[in-house]
Amino acid sequence: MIVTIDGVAASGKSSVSAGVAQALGVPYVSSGLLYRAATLLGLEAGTDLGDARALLTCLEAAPPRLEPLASGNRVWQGGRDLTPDLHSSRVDSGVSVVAALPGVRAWVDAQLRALPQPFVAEGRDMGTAVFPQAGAKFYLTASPRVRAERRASERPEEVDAIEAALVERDRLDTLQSVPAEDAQVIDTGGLSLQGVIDAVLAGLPRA
Ligand SMILES: Nc1ncnc2c1ncn2[C@@H]1O[C@H](COP(=O)(O)OP(=O)(O)OP(=O)(O)O)[C@@H](O)[C@H]1O
Ligand SMILES: Nc1ccn([C@H]2C[C@H](O)[C@@H](COP(=O)(O)O)O2)c(=O)n1
Repeated sequence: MIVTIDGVAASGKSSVSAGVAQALGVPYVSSGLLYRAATLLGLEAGTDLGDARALLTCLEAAPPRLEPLASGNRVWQGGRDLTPDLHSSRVDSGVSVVAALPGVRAWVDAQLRALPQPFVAEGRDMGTAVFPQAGAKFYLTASPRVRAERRASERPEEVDAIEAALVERDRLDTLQSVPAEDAQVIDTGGLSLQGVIDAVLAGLPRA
């Protein structure tokens, strides 16, 4: 079975997916990392991030590969581990432009659909565009302030600046961040990480 966990930026998608996947004994798939890898490779090549053809040429010349381990996802390009470079502020700033390109979205979707099932898939459109047949779908939300405070505990930037960047990324990602009609929406604001994981596990269909 595929379980999808979508939601807004920094709503807890990857942490919650990791916990749910661990409880189910399956890997989780972090789709945003492939958009981040496309952005990083475009930046390193000096490509205009709005130029889909140039980005796809980069991606096809040396394709990044997602490794969906239960313990955490990694992205490889040949023998190079791109993962440590995927959450920098410059990748954060450029990734929404790259993720808005239909050609790049089709490339990412093809990588995801080729992965062996079962798994927990997290992102923005896992339950709508990529895996509409998923057995259970969830959508995580929280206010920008709550999300910024959580992020501030792991980054050196000020909470106000993080909040402003999150609000901007929410705006840019609006089109692909619509909850599936059959998704269970969870406001994580008043819940601990374990509380959200438990809510997802409680919302799964009985075997
Ligand atoms: N319910 C929660 N309570 C407290 N902290 C949480 C909760 N959920 C997630 N966090 C923390 O919030 C931060 C962001 O979580 P995470 O990286 O999982 O979000 P994300 O939605 O995958 O982010 P992004 O959209 O940037 O990929 C992490 O530090 C995580 O530990
Ligand atoms: N399925 C997805 C996953 C991610 N994106 C975009 C939205 C974000 O700006 C960017 C990085 O995602 P994150 O790591 O913050 O979850 O990628 C998307 O459009 N569709």
